[in-house]
Order: sequence, then C-alpha cells, then structure tokens
Amino acid sequence: MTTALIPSTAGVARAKDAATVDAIIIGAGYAGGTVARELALKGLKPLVLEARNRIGGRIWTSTFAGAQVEVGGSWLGPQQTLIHKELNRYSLTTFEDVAAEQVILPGDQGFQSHSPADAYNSIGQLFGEFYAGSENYFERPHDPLYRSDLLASVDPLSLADRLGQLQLSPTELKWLNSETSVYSGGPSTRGALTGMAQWIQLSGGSYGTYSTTMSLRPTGGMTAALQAMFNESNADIRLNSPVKKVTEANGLVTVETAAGATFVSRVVVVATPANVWKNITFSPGLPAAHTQATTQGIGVPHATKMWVHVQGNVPATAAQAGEGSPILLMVPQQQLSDGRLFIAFTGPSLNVANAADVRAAVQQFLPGANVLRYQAMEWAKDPYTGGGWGLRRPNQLLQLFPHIEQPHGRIVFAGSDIAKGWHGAFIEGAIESGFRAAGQAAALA
Ligand SMILES: Cc1cc2nc3c(=O)[nH]c(=O)nc-3n(C[C@H](O)[C@H](O)[C@H](O)COP(=O)(O)OP(=O)(O)OC[C@H]3O[C@@H](n4cnc5c(N)ncnc54)[C@H](O)[C@@H]3O)c2cc1C
Repeated sequence: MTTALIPSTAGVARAKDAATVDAIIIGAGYAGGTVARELALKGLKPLVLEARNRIGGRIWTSTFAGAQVEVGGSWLGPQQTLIHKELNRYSLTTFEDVAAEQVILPGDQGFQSHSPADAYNSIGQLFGEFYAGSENYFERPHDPLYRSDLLASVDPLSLADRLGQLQLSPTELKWLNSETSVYSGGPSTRGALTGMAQWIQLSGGSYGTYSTTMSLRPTGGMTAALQAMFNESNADIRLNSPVKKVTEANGLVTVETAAGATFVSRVVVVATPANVWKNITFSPGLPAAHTQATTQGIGVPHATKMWVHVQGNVPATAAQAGEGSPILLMVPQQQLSDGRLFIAFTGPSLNVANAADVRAAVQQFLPGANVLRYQAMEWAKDPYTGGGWGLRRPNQLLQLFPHIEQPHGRIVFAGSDIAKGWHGAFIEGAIESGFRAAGQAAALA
C-alpha cells in the first residue's frame, strides 16, 4: 500500500501535484470491477478512471421500445461458473431467455423454416465435424497451452481454413459460416479456429452444450452484478476520465487523463480493451506481445448489434444467413403488446443508418414484417472499444500467450480479450482475468 507522501521524482510527470492512491484501475468494465473488488478485499482503496459517463464498457443495460435491453453483451451460460458465483454473492438471479419457435435457414432455393430441434441437430452435427480434434488440442481448455505441441499445426488456421477442409454443400457452408463470420466480426478468414474451438471445449465439447452460452439472462440486467462489485469495492470511480498517458519511473506510476489530471500509485491495472491500449502513451513502451495485440487487434473489426421492434403478434423466430448477408443472425426476444423484439447481428454489408435497407434485411426472414423502430450500436466504431467482442486471430494464441498476461513493470493488464479461458466474447473471461490481475497488482502495491 502506498503512503500519502510521494517524493517529486524525476521522470514521474508532475508527481508532486498528483493525488496518490493505493492502486489505479483504468477502465470500469467487468475486468476493472473484479480488480477493484478484489483489491478492496485485500485492504487497498483503488481509484478507477473510466473514459465513459457510465460503468460497464461492452456491457450496457439500457431501454428500447419501453423494454430493458442489453446494448452489448446479453447472455450467460450455466457452465460459466465465475459469473454465477458473483450473481450468488449479490443475491442476483437469472432467467431463461425466449426460446425459438421456428428457425429460418438458407436452403437450396431461398430461406426455409425448420423446427428448432431439426435445425440445431443438423447444424450441431456439422459443427461436430468442424471441431473434431479440439478435445485433443484443448485437452485442458482452461489451460490452453497445455498441448502446445498439438496446437502448433492448428493455431495458424482461420475459421475459413477449417471450413475449407470439410466437404460441405453450399447450403451446409452457409449454415456454418453465418456463425463463424458473426464471431469473426467480418470474414471468417479473420477469426482463429482455436478461438471458437476453445469455447466449445470449455462448454463440454459439443455445439449443443456451447449453445447454452446464449440461454440465461440476469434479472436486473447484465450491469447489475458489476454495479454490486463496485459498490462492495468502495472504490473512488471517476467517470468521464479517459487516460492518455501512463509513465513508470523510480518505482512509481503516474497516470494522466486527457483533461490533465494526474494520479500516482505503485501499481496500475490497465483494464481497457486490448484494441485501445495503443491510444494510451506508455513509457517505457509496451512489450512486444502487448504491442502486437493492440496493433493487430483482438476485438473484432465489425460488431454491430441491432434491436428491432416488429409490429404485431410475431412468432419467436431465430434466423441465420450465410457470410456476406446483411443480417447474419437474428434472435427472438420478448413479445410486447404491440410487437415482438429481436436482436440482429449484422454483417459489414448492411448500412444500419439506412432504414429501408434494415427493413429489407429483416423482411428476408420475416416477409412483410413492419419494422416499427430499430436501434443499432456499432461497437467497432466506439473510441473506447476500438473493436467488438474479442476473438483471437490465427497465430495469436501461441504468439501472445503467456506473455500477454505478464505485468510490464508495475503495470498489470486485465480484460476479457486476454483471458486464458473464456476469452473475448464473454464477461466470464473478464472476471477470470480480473482475479489474475488483482493478484499481480496486490503483489506490486
Ligand atoms: C455486441 C456485443 C455482444 C456481446 N455479447 C456477450 C454475451 O452475450 N455474453 C457475454 O458474456 N459477453 C458478451 N460480449 C462480450 C463482453 O461484453 C465482454 O467480453 C466484456 O464486457 C469485456 O469486459 P472488459 O472489462 O474486459 O472490457 P470492457 O467492458 O470493454 O471495459 C473496458 C472499459 O475501459 C474503458 N476505457 C477504454 N479506454 C479507456 C481509457 N483510455 N481511459 C479510461 N477508460 C478507458 C471503456 O470505456 C470500458 O468501460 C459481447 C460484447 C459485445 C460488444
């Protein structure tokens, strides 16, 4: 723990004017919240600097059409134990999300409706072939490098490479590449096979068990547990405080915000998305793995989540379309008195600013649908995300790990993008990395 008096040391920017704190956490998402709570439990009082005017980052519970909605992450799986421990700790509950009554899939001639059981059995069998062997190269999925000998030949493969190895009909290819391109945030050439294969093995090895990661929603919204963590931490949270500079010298780290405020501590945790580390000036400069991660990006380049309100009594329809389509995946949400809500994950080909294009894209799945309103969040254009959810690129697993988890002097890194287990697209990974980072930070404080 630091003391109140910090000497004015050369190389520490304006240290003598700066407020001195036990630990500084940059970013108030689930990773930052976990670090704040865990450091508080170790007797430290952290300062949290958050760029936005809210906590949550890629989690954002809001409203649309009078209903509570999630602009970022929505769902939890029963197999994600860390978030469930947090929900239990704060007496928060979950509920099962709306189940699809029909599934619209591309067929040989246009879209066709299937029963959910038929659709997901067929897709599940194909994904079974797709992920064959992952039980070996991810023998211990929480310890992804355990079989690095086997990973050497798998890590370079993109999701598209793996699709190309299978004997798929054009229709089967669309059934799989709708999902691989959604997660890749663009073409399936971008996402690594090891990224999605690890999630499958973390889920128990099958597409069916993995699908449950989209089954549960927390009552009170995805932000509720994070708010409870920050409440317990009693941390000093400064919103609207984007950090622009982090300088370490003489055993101290100085953090400077865009507005010019400076804070000093013996340890700093950077809990921002990896894609935006490059927007902060680090001195000394970041190590090679961190530079590679922020330059190449782990957060995907296209991640647009759209809420759509379709008039009338509409069947709970799930839909998928092949790579390149305007909407790649549509998920039914609640029926309201005047219409049903849907979540749509769009592809880069849809201009969400054009209402006519959005309506036409929805009508591909629901002919004649009257779109009353919609709202789209283009996460990859957000300056404090710089990408969407995370999904590793080919080769990043072996090139970045384990270096990416290591502190850089007195600077520690956290975030779902660099989690060992549920990396990238899950708050489970943000929490996991937060526990690891809190341990590292406490040792340096
Ligand atoms: C559209 C979408 C859907 C998703 N769906 C799901 C889902 O269904 N289930 C699930 O579990 N996960 C989902 N995810 C992933 C999940 O949201 C993330 O994995 C998780 O929220 C990341 O938490 P984090 O703390 O690592 O990062 P973030 O939540 O991104 O938090 C980082 C924080 O750092 C702040 N920051 C950035 N730069 C600075 C700076 N210079 N100074 C100060 N602060 C800064 C940001 O404003 C942000 O608040 C989804 C993500 C997206 C985008």
